[in-house]
Amino acid sequence: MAAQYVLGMDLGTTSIKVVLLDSQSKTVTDSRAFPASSDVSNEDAEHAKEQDPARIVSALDQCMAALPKEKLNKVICIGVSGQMHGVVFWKSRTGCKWSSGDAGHTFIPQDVSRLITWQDGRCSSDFLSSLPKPESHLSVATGFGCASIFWYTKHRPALLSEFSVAGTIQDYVVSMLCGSEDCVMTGQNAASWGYFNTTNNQWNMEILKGAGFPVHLLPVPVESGSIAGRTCSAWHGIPADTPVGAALGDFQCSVYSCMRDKADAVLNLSTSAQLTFAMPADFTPPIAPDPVPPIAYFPYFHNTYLAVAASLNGGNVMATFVGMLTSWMKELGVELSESKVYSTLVQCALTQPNTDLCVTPTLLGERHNPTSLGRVSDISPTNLSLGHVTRGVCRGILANLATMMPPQMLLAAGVKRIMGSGSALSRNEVLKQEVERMSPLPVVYGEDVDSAVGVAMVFNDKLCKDTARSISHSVYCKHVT
Ligand SMILES: Nc1ncnc2c1ncn2[C@@H]1O[C@H](COP(=O)(O)OP(=O)(O)O)[C@@H](O)[C@H]1O
Ligand SMILES: O=C(CO)[C@@H](O)[C@H](O)[C@H](O)[C@H](O)COP(=O)(O)O
Repeated sequence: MAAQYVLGMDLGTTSIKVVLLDSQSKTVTDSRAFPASSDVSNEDAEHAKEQDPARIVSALDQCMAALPKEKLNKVICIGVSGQMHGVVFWKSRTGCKWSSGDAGHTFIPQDVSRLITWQDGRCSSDFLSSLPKPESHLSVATGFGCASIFWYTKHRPALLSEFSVAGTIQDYVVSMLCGSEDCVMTGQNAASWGYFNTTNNQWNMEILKGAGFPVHLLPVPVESGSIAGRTCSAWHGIPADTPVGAALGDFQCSVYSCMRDKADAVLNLSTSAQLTFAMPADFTPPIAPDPVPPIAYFPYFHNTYLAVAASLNGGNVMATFVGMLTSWMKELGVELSESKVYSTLVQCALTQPNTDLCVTPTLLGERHNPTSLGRVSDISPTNLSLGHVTRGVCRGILANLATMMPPQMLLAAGVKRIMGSGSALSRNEVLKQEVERMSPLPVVYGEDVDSAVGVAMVFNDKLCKDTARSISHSVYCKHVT
């Protein structure tokens, strides 16, 4: 049989990744990644963190154009994952413009707002406490879609009135590919917006209506793993009418790419960081939110949950350190590329296996403790080299995660090993060393373990199951007729 492929895409906070998974051998044959470089400033809202969807789609186009054409026309399903919690608004029917060029048919965003990301800090604690209590086990934090929409309702209602649909950036891409007039959203992404009951897969409609929330903007909830629609046009050589999965969370997809059984915990380090393990199949989340503990229970697939320490401070801490050094050097008259700075820092820290410098790198605070920001202590004249400071930063990222989900918790849950995923980890030997130092359990780094691979696997597994079901159905039909 001729080869067929499932395309997986991940719209991350820092970079866009795409992979082709051979449907039969279940191996990744091709992968591409490009930086999204989509951050845009907004002087109009304090602590805003926004991105430009046009740049995200343009980085996606770059990735797609770099995949082998002859394989793209053999793609039988598309899966999309991406950064959770964020919200983007668009106008139904005119959310993009299709055009054809050298890369084949592509779409360009139009009538779309900026993406307000999960790193957005405009919702202060006072603002959040003025919002109604959700009927969900997940509390609402700044950067969550519903909190951002509440903020716009109160502070910039005119912007909301320009748009008729809302979703995460991955939902937007799925809607455009399918030419949908509205937006469907899986429980994985809906839970990340807040005000979503994961038990019945429904929004807290009455609570939201009662608080004056523009409920017409809420996407239609669908099951995680379901198909949203079919491509409305050929796209980068992928035929029109190809099934597109409803978008999934990047966190859940990174877990799917590498968790083999209940004895695996997963540590994902990308822009953010998550340490997670699977809850028993009969676990049901508490009825009300508890904002204090650093562990949250996020929906996975088929009514199961993942216990997660979701840290806001992962690879972005290293990125901020690199950005700081690069701009200091520029001010001092030296120009160095960021990739050179990364590789130099990693080399310096590898020759400095230990440090007594103590870095708490919670630059963005944490959702359970938003006001506690970063600190450096125990500074002495002998621990200020690049090696010491980089070692301290990397150690601090892992130490912070370990305070959120201590190793004893993993052991008590029956975890036997930690699977490492995410490119911030795979590209940084010092972070790997620090994971191994922190963990009493063996740490395994797979090849190709990240969200783009995970989302391709989800839909390939679905196709295999559906095919098996229809074969046994046709065998049954033959038998009874
Ligand atoms: N040249 C590099 N060497 C090592 N690490 C890097 C390099 N460039 C970026 N990183 C790390 O990778 C992180 C982004 O990882 P990525 O997988 O692209 O994130 P996301 O999935 O959130 O888009 C950055 O925050 C940074 O820590
Ligand atoms: O809260 C969670 C997951 O529970 C988050 O950390 C979530 O996975 C991330 O914030 C976003 O999805 C961003 O992911 P990434 O760009 O860092 O890969």
